[in-house]
Amino acid sequence: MTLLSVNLNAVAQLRNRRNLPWPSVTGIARVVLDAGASGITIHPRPDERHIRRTDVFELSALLRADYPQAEFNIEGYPSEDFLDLIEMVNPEQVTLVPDDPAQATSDHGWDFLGKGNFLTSVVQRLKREDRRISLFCDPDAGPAGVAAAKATGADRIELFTGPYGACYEDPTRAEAELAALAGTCQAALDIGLGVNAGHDLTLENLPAFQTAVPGVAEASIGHGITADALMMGFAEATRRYIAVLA
Ligand SMILES: CC(=O)[C@@H](O)[C@H](O)COP(=O)(O)O
Ligand SMILES: NCC(=O)COP(=O)(O)O
Repeated sequence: MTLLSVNLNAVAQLRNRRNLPWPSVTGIARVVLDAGASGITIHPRPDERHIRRTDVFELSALLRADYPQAEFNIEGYPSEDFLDLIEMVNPEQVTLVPDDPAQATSDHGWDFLGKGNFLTSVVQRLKREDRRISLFCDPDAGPAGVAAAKATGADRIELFTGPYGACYEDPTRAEAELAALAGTCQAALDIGLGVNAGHDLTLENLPAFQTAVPGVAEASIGHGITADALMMGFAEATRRYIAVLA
């Protein structure tokens, strides 16, 4: 079974349209956790386009107080500010992504071979506390890529599923993307790395992914579940994603 971690970036982005406190990021976190989500994911970007620093601390307080079983997964580029924030908040999982501050969204994984020394130093710093470290990984990283990822000391990779999400309605391209994802996933599992997945996953494209890429521990999903929640509400959307991931 793949656990669901709901990414609240899109909720925060909707809230930021006005200088008003709704929709409430912590309020939606309560809804999805009460509906059975295993955790909350956020990606506090430097420009605070969606998740703000205040959201990070409010969500941390909510999970510690009312949802001690839930996991907090914070994603981001390991800048000094980001690492300081992680050490203050101490989430259960940190997902490191190679994003430039100006990027529109996360659109590639790490160059594990070229950035191995940098990532190793970051992972060693973050592992001083008992945190799980996950590294954003291109679908075609393959055995050499995941071996380099493991050499950093990280616990998991997160398969970047954006390319699959973009082509899942094209059977030929989707088959090739799923084959790459499955190969990298199995290569990681074979050397004792855990595997997460995320980006542009939806109710429509998840069934084929789950069949082709077994062994994924956690899927972090935000944009798609938010779109579905606008139609059916976050509680029902959460229940449906959990059912598809089961
Ligand atoms: C790492 C990843 O693929 C997403 O979790 C990322 O958080 C998306 O960022 P935006 O929500 O800013 O597009
Ligand atoms: N790591 C992926 C994530 O947290 C959410 O990505 P998306 O579903 O918003 O594309």
